[in-house]
Amino acid sequence: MVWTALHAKIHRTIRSRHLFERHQRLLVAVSGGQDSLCLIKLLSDLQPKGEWDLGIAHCDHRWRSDSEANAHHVEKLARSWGICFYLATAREPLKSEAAARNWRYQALTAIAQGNSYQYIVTGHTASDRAETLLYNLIRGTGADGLQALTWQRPLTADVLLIRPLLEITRQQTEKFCQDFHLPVWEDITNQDVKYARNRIRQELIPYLQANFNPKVEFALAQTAELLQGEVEYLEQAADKLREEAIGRPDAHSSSNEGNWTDLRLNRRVLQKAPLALQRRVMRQILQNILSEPPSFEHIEKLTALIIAPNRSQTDPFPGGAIAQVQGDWICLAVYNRRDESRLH
Ligand SMILES: Nc1ncnc2c1ncn2[C@@H]1O[C@H](COP(=O)(O)OP(=O)(O)OP(=O)(O)O)[C@@H](O)[C@H]1O
Repeated sequence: MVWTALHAKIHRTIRSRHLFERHQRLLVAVSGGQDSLCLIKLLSDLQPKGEWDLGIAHCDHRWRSDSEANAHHVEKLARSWGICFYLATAREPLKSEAAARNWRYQALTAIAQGNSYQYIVTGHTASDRAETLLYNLIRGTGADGLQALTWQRPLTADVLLIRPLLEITRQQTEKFCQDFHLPVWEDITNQDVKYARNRIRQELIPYLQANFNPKVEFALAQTAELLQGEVEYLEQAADKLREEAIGRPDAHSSSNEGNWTDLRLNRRVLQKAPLALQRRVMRQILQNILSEPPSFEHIEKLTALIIAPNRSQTDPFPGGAIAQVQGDWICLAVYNRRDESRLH
């Protein structure tokens, strides 16, 4: 086996980040593209060190004319490497990228659970991370969107998603595939600039590389990495603040104020906290009670009540909830609770 700098790097990453321990069962999601072929080659070369049980899963979204041939291609490769192969085929062709992604994660999770794999491993790279950061920056998502694509994320209580290639760029996976003559299946839709993602990849990143920073992908991926730690820290602090600020509805005010006391937040507690945490608490609250993801305006409106005059109130939020100041409290009438347990 030829040992390259990429082998050494991934070996180091897996160990230093504790991505997976020895003797685990790893289900590798292989599309047939350069990133996931690079991933499976690296993991199977490192297998004697980790003594993992490797499996390959492919998802046929049935949205390209060559998708069946693509699936056969991956299956043949898996068989030639002596690795267990699992195929999930969509019942109907999936129309949008988001629908395809949702279905894919569900299908991969089902395969993992049905075959005792604790880990699903994908070939997301530093280039994907940089693109996701730019895509979300343009949409205005704030730090949480910019840190997207984490090293690991639980998909269910017993299945973890792991992304070991987050420090490797697409140029590196391409060169690796060429060096090892790995038969990459080209996804024709990756060239289609009608998708914003592809325009970022084909046009924006090359422009930034040529005119600003040749290593812009690394720089952006590094920013995502830094933000990840900060977002984690802020979310934990916000969880704590929310617990402290939430008051239980009391029977007395309930009888006087109709249903204003479904959920109340102590303004004195919130006033002492920095704005960043106030906003996060409000976002967490809204995520649980709204019928849709809270917008920047929703969060700002609720946050403004922390220092607003008594009796100030918001317009109804989507789903009908309203918030009103009652002395030291912000009282929310919650009509469409989605997850009561998190709030009380
Ligand atoms: N059809 C597929 N079958 C199996 N795995 C896949 C398939 N498509 C993508 N993957 C896995 O997901 C990784 C990322 O692929 P890609 O960037 O195309 O997906 P994406 O839709 O952007 O994913 P995400 O939403 O997770 O960022 C691949 O390296 C591979 O591990």
